[in-house]
Amino acid sequence: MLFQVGVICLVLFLSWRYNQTRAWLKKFPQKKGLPVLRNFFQVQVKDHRIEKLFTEWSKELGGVFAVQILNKSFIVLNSFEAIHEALVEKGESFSGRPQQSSFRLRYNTRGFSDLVFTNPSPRWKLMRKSAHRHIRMFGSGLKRIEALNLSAIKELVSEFRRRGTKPFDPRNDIHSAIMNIMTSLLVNRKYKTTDEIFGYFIEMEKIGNENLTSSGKGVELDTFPWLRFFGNSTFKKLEHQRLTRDKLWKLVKDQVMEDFRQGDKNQAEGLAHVWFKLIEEEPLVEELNAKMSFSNLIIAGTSTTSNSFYMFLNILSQHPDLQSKLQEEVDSAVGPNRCVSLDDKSRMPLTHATVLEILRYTTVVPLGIPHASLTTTSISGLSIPPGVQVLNNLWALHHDDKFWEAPYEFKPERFLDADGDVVSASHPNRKHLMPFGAGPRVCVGEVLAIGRIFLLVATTSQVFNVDQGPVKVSCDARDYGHGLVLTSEDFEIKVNSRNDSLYVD
Ligand code: HEM
Repeated sequence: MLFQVGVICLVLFLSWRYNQTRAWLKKFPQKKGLPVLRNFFQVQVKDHRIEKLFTEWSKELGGVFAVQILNKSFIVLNSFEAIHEALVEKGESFSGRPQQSSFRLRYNTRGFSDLVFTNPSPRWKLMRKSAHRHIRMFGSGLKRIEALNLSAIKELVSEFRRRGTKPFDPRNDIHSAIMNIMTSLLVNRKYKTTDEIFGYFIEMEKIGNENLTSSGKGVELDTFPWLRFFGNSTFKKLEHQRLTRDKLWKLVKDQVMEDFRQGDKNQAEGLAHVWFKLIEEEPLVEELNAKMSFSNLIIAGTSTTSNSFYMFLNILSQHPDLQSKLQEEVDSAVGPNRCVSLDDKSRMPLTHATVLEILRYTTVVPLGIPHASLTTTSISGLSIPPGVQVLNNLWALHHDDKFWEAPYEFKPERFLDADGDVVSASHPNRKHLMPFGAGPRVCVGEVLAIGRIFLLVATTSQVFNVDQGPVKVSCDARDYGHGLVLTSEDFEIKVNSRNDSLYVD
């Protein structure tokens, strides 16, 4: 009898505690769900485009709402005001990453020892600062580095030329070119696609994408981590990723150590060189942190830009007017006798505006990377305790039809003023464009990505006419598919050379 009373008291106490700790949650607008399961079934969408569902919900619930799935809950921010408040005005309070709920993420990041999924800490600051400094030099300042970018683009041009006028799917060519820009950044080397080490880079990025996908695949392992002892297929993929990462890291380390032995002080460094020195100098940074962050950068730096440019080629092949205007601009600003340079950007406003529109229209990272509150804070006046997961719906921000006219039309002109110049950074359209997030966790590769996409768009316009091939797919952003980042279905293009003398060896 005493035992039964004890159990009842315990259940009552736990449900009281549960309600107490969740009292804050009740204040947030939310969709009514089922008891216990809450919104579980409502968020199961066929195309895994959960950001589109949240954008629809925001029309009814407003710019900020809560979602509950079983005993887990998170806040979704959809409006400019709310996203700006969280990322910029209260950036420090919201600069955490959620770490409780995902076994897969914990396992994959070796206990959050990486750069992207760790919480802010002195070590994170050191790693981020060194990466940022290295990437910024890589992205804008140094001519030598621009040459590396262009040398990868040269390879892409030569692959496109090799196809003659035959239709082909450009996905793998783009992917290899972008990966080689990343290998230049990371280890100061470009590789042949047949090199063993290059195969590991490609494999690392491919399985990283599969394992980190935000769709429902593999979610069972988060709920029941013990499944890993019973041949769970998601766990096997995580194991495969770990082995690939270890093999790649060993090869990279051998190369870096060899460079150090050669001892050429003038030798330009990759980020891996920078990090190996940091390990020596800073007790806070261990080799594991460098290894995990290295694989973060391979994934974050490759799939984002390569998918943006891939989707742009599909858009370009279906917008011949825009293509003619871009060609006119590059012909007059650069001409047929030299390669495009980053310095040309200020004289090519339409190309610059096209880059901004690619970032808005495609929004390749539609929900950003999840944040978490680190302190007791608030959003839109509603209180939030520490440890709450927050999703920034960048898709909703970039496709809000109350702000953007015809948001599903590709219109670079929205970033041009009456004189045809790119609108200033303080213009509302530029302020509402946040493809890289903002605040303390803003994307480390922003400058590099913008420069790289500019060079790719300008070079394509200078050298090729791009037409649709026989395999056609929609270029409507609502039809994209979801992995770790958004991408379109496979398609083919045909290219005709406008200039045979540039970008040749
Ligand atoms: C079109 C290209 C890209 C887009 C749209 C993009 C977008 C994003 C977004 C939305 C975030 C999350 C920001 C947040 O947490 O609020 C992010 C984080 C990050 N990105 Fe990018 N990114 C791109 C290219 C790159 C490149 C080229 C690199 C590296 C060379 C890179 C490295 C990173 C890293 C390391 C983080 C995590 C920063 C942190 O947690 O402190 N990204 N990116």
